[in-house]
Amino acid sequence: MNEPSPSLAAEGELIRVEDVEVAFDGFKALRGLSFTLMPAELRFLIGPNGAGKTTLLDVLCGKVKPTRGTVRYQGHIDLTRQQEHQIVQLGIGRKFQAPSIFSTLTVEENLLLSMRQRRGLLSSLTARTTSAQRSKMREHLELIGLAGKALHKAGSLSHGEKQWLEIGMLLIQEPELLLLDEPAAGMTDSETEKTGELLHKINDRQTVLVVVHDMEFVRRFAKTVTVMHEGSVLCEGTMDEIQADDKVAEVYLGRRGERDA
Ligand SMILES: Nc1ncnc2c1ncn2[C@@H]1O[C@H](COP(=O)(O)OP(=O)(O)OP(=O)(O)O)[C@@H](O)[C@H]1O
Repeated sequence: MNEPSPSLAAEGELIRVEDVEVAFDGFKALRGLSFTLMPAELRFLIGPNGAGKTTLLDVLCGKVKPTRGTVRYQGHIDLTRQQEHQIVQLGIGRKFQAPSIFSTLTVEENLLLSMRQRRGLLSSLTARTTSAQRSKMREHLELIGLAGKALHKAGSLSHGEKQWLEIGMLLIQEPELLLLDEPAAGMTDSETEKTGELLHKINDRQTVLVVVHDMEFVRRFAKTVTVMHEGSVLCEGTMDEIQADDKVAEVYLGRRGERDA
C-alpha cells in the first residue's frame, strides 16, 4: 500500500517523513523523526555533531533503510521500498562528499556523461551531441559558473569548482529534489559566497535540502531552517526564529564557537 492516511498527508508535500527510526547496532541515529518538505523549498538542516543530519539524507536517497516509520515522496511513493537507483530515477539527486567527477575528462565531457548516464561509458562519450544537448550543457555551464572552463580538464579545477561541477552533473539530470551535505566545506570565502548564490539559483527550479555546519553561511543564505538534535527535529523556522529559541540556544547555538572556528 502506497497511500498515506489522508489525515496525515498535507496536499502537495514533496517529502513526508513520519516517526522514522534508524538503528545502527542498537544505537538510534534517528529517533521518531518527523519532517516534511514542500516543493520549491530551500531548507537548511543544522544541528550539533551526531544529530542525525547525514543519516536523514541517507534515508531520503535510500542508502539507509529505517527500522521504523514511513517516508513518502510526492504523497504516494514509499521511499523505504525503493532501491537507491530507483530513487534517483524518481528525481532525488544526492551529492556525496566523495568526488564523482572524471579528472582526466573536460568539464564539458563530465556534464555530457552525466546527461547520458543511462548509456555505457564508452558509448556516452562517442555518441554525437545533439544541439538540444549542447544548449542544455551551456545552460548548466553558465549556472555553475564554469562556462569559461568548459574545455579544461576537471582535475585542473579548484576544490570549489570541482564541487560546482558535481552539482552541475546532478542538475543536468533535472532532479526534483537535490540533497547536499556541506556543499561549501573546504571552500575559500569567495567560493563559499558563490555556492550560497548557486543554491538560490538552483532553488528557482528545484527543491533543495542542504546540511550546513557553518552558521555564518546559514545566516547569510537560509530561508527556512530545521534544527536536529539527538535523532529528531528540535525546531523549525526562519533563522531569526531559530536564534530566538531557547532549546536551540541550549543544544546548539550555545556550542556555536566550536563550529564557527
Ligand atoms: N553506519 C553507521 N554505523 C554506526 N553508527 C553510525 C553510522 N552512521 C552514523 N552513525 C552514528 O549515528 C549518529 C548520527 O550520525 P550522522 O552522521 O547522521 O550525524 P550528523 O548530524 O550528520 O553529524 P555531523 O554533523 O557530525 O556530520 C552519530 O552518532 C553517528 O556516529
